[in-house]
Amino acid sequence: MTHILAIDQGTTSSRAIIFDASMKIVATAQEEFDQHFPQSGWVEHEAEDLWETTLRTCRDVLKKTGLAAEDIAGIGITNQRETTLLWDRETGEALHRAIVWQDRRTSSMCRDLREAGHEDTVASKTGLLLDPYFSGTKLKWLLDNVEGAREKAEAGKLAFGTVDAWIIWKLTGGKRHVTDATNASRTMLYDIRKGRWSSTICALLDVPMNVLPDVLDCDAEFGTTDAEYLGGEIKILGVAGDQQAATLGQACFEPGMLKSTYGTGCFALLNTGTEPVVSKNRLLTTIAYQLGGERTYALEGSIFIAGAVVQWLRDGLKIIKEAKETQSLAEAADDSQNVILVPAFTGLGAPYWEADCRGAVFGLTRSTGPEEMARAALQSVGYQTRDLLEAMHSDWKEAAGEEATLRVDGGMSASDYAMQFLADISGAPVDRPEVLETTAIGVAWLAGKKAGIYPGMKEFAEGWALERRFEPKMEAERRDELYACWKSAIKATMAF
Ligand SMILES: Nc1ncnc2c1ncn2[C@@H]1O[C@H](COP(=O)(O)OP(=O)(O)O)[C@@H](O)[C@H]1O
Ligand SMILES: O=P(O)(O)OC[C@H](O)CO
Repeated sequence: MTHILAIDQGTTSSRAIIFDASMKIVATAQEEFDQHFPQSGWVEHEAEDLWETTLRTCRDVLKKTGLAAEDIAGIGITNQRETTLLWDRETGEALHRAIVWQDRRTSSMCRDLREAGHEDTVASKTGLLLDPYFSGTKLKWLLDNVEGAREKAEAGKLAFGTVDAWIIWKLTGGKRHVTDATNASRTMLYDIRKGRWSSTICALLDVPMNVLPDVLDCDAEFGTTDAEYLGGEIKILGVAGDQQAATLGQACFEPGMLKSTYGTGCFALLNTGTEPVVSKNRLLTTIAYQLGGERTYALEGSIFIAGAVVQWLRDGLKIIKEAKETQSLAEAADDSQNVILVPAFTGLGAPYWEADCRGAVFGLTRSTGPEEMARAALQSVGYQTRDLLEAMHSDWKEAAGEEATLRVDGGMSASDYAMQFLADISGAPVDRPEVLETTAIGVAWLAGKKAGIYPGMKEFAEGWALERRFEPKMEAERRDELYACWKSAIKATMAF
């Protein structure tokens, strides 16, 4: 039992990664699956696709390495968060496709709840805002709209879960209906201070509490895989939502430590210690991790479009063939033009939370071309992050003090141009680690520690290694000038 299998069930693909006894990656398998958009603003995944791609990638990676179930000391699971599933406890079948975190179908439900004055209760108990992003209103939608669902739920026949719970249910052959505290904290049904499901919020949303899974620590016994799946039984010993897993993988264990992950979207989490900090700037309060029954909290800023803006250059505007071409284009952009792109393609997330606004480009001239658009796209991610950092630093200064260095990861953190601009526009160093697979390593560490083959927190944190530090080079005056332009671009976009 020398290896750990990490499952990363993400928004666009499922991955399985095997780590050896020294926490090095041995092999990876990955499979994409279909995205379904049945109506404008709706996003769904087939529940069986999530399960089958997960299972196949686990089998593939074991095959690639020649390892058997008995070589695996434990499984760690990390997942796209908030995505909502409801299934029949008897048949194990989902009643509907999974409703994905990006899905906005419950916007009017959220607006009605806000107008009825419920936002403060939701925020004080769950740390979240009344937004369709979270699972609570998605679950209510399923119970209200799938024929027979409510009756079955009242009769105790249904199980709700985020993707982690669904995968665990499947892997254990329907024996365990469990989740971890980080995933629970994204449902908008969980009292993050008391550490239990909130009967008040469940009553508000008409959710029968018998559909909810048991909530465990991130490093706990989540069950054992049914032997038929992976050629033997393997214990599931670590679970965390993907952004929390990246916080662990980046070893942000001290209050004040901050990581920002640049994938499709961008999610920044600031460790605020064992007491929750309430944001005055529309950031979320969430559980960073729960170990040995002790909760550590984070402030989170969520941006919906980060790397996706580069995909838009490739697939929408067709001005690049590969993401990395943005580097040379941005470097060749004309300095005398200040083109600003606000990528509010699916609305604006933190700290604005404007679900209905859409993107805009400012400062176009006749000589604006692919170079300036590529630069504007990369810079938009820096500007949006500065918005989050401003909000975080103001909340954190009030709560505890010192500003933190930013640790970055995710596919887009490979962009030197984007990371340098981020340091320039935020006026603070940006640290990129050697290992960018922080999400998988976060849960691999949880499982390996629980299995007794990986070190404790201190030693793990000491192993974090810097690949490159981006120091701010921009003059303060220029930084302020550019950021002021961004703020007016945001204002104009929201007014449109
Ligand atoms: N060199 C690069 N420059 C700019 N963006 C990049 C680069 N490499 C990858 N990306 C962007 O990073 C994203 C992929 O990151 P990843 O962490 O795999 O995302 P996710 O887990 O959300 O699918 C894509 O949106 C892609 O456009
Ligand atoms: O699957 P990702 O990497 O796009 O992450 C999605 C987030 O967990 C949504 O909150």
